[in-house]
Amino acid sequence: MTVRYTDPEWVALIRETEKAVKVATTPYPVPPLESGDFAKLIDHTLLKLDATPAQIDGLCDEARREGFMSVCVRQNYVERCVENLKGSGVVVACVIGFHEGTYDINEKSNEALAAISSGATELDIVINYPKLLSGAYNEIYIELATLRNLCATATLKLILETSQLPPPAIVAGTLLCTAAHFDFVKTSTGFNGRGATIDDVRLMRAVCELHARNAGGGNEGGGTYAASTTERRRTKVKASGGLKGVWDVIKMVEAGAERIGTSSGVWIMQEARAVRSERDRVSSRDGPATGMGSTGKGQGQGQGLTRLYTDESVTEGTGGGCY
Ligand SMILES: O=C[C@H](O)COP(=O)(O)O
Repeated sequence: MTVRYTDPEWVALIRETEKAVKVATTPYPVPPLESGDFAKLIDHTLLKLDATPAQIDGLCDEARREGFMSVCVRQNYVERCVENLKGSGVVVACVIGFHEGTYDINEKSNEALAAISSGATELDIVINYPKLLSGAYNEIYIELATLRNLCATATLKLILETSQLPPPAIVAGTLLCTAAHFDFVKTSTGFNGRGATIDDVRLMRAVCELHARNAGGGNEGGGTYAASTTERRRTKVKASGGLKGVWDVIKMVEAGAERIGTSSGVWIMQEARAVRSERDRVSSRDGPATGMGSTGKGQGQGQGLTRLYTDESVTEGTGGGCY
């Protein structure tokens, strides 16, 4: 693996990016609630170490029923999920280097290859954030580019663990992620500190967009991985950790997230259906509504919505509160 930039060159690039990056002030559109596109935002996640086979089977049933994008599990359950989800259109994501991120490149590579050979098509890889904080940018880039080349057809997401990083390190991690042609940069493991925040998501999205513009659509390198298609050009943002309700999802998507990692997917869809039917009820009584779901713009978000269920009314399942 060739050195793309030296650490001082990375530092200069990161500084340039920090100066040039402009966080969006208008919200990104949110798919209508209850639409297939809304459900497809969600990686339905169960990562607790003592998850049982029965819980994992329940997770798969829920994902199939709701039409989520994926189930996100640890390596030991990948094969079971792949088998469970055959023909469902729900893919299997596996976490790598979870959750500390400090495993070396060989361990991460072996884990990644094992997950892929078990049938995972998406890998959520934890960055070595202590190394990121120490400024070992070239070393991190080499790790990411190696993983990218090794897993050329997989959807790769890089977990930054943003709760542990000041904004300049979030810029640096996002830049390294986009430079290595990862598909997503992701906020959090859900196991360390706070989860996703609006400010972090906005910043990550802005860096991804800036990098895509500067890259001009070409393959910037990154070893032998041929990331030349338009879809590969812009790294997307996955928000995760602490997203427990439909309004959390809406806020994150408006801030720029295009995927949501959550262990509360079932509850979120229940809330989405309840919000939608309340809107339909009001709209048939008072005329067309202008909020989320009719315009897809997320207007009305955060306007004093009262939760539509108490916590006690959560449907029994593997989703709520498990990780
Ligand atoms: O990537 C997903 C996170 O582990 C989920 O976190 P959560 O349990 O707070 O939703």
